Amino acid sequence: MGYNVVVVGATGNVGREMLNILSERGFPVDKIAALASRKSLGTEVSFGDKTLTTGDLEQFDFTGWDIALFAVGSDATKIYAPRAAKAGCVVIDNSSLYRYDPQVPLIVPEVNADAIIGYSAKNIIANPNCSTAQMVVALKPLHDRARIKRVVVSTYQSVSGAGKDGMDELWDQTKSIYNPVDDVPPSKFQKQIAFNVIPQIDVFLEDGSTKEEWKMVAETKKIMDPSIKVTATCVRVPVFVGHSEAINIEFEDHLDEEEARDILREAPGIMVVDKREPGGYTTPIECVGDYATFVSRIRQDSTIDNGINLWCVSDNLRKGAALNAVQIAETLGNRVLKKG
Ligand SMILES: NC(=O)C1=CN([C@@H]2O[C@H](COP(=O)(O)OP(=O)(O)OC[C@H]3O[C@@H](n4cnc5c(N)ncnc54)[C@H](OP(=O)(O)O)[C@@H]3O)[C@@H](O)[C@H]2O)C=CC1
Ligand SMILES: N[C@@H](CC(=O)OP(=O)(O)O)C(=O)O
Repeated sequence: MGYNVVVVGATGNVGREMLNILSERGFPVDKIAALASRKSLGTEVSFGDKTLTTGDLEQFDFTGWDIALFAVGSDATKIYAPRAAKAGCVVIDNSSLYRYDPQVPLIVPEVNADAIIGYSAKNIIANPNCSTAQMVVALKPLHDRARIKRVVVSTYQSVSGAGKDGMDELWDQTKSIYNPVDDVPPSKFQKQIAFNVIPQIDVFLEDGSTKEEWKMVAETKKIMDPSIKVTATCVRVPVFVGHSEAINIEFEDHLDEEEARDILREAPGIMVVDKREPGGYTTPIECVGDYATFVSRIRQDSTIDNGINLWCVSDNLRKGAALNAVQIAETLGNRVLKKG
């Protein structure tokens, strides 16, 4: 016996990956529904070797469905997630709407799977921001060994983090540079993204940081440990898929770079690629379609007492969103629902 699963936002970047990953990992599905907005009614999406026809979220009755994987943004989530949860369907939500709600667990299964038990307060589980997800996978095993005091992170985030419109804007703008007749002004992004980098993701906050940067701080504390200090600079780069991060970590205890490398090699969800030679590290294009969070360039920071620098790359549509959501569904199934 398996689960009745709904994928909400099935025509989007994350929703399509959710369907791919449910199929790739053989998630025990009895019945599956793909939903999006009314304008996508009838659109075909792939689920393994099957084709599903997309239904209208507004008209959908969640009664009798076990799990709904949501990837529709906060506005639609606010309306439909409580409706699904009330009907007895457990919502696993990719938007930021519920992440900071103390009654909603925020889960990265490699890091805090035990917190899933709190799902029953609202029948909702939150999936973190993509940049946070890959970072905490790398930080957790190091924190367990040497206690992290402070993290300084700079991100290099791909345009797919801004949805399918973000990918289209990079593609169209890049073409327009070679054919200036078709001018493509910034729309999804604040400035030209083709052949450029933009130090703004999400809106500005009063203190001069951006909401994306704030999310990395708040979510790392909720998922891992409120005592960890995080400061972030989030940057959009002209890469289609794959977020990269340069991370500086200060520990309470000394941690040798060799030991850090060994710990990360053994850690769940991590692939260490760290040869100190040209090309001996992972770049975003090489992580696309993979499940792992890749860690490279692990080295001592000799400017502080107990410091390590590293480079961390992952497929933002997978570990940053769809894969993590499916791993949450697997954890929920194995530990709580126990139908599969
Ligand atoms: N991309 C990433 O790296 C990450 C994204 N997320 C989150 O996942 C969510 C989806 O992102 P992404 O897939 O990239 O976005 P896309 O823009 O690629 O897709 C959005 C999806 O949501 C659907 N949708 C939007 N509004 C409604 C509505 N009112 N009713 C029904 N369906 C609706 C769209 O349907 P239609 O095609 O019919 O318009 C589409 O299927 C967002 O909340 C985002 O914050 C989280 C972590 C990482
Ligand atoms: N903001 C991320 C995508 C994401 O995870 O968004 P949110 O935290 O709003 O779900 C990006 O643009 O790369």
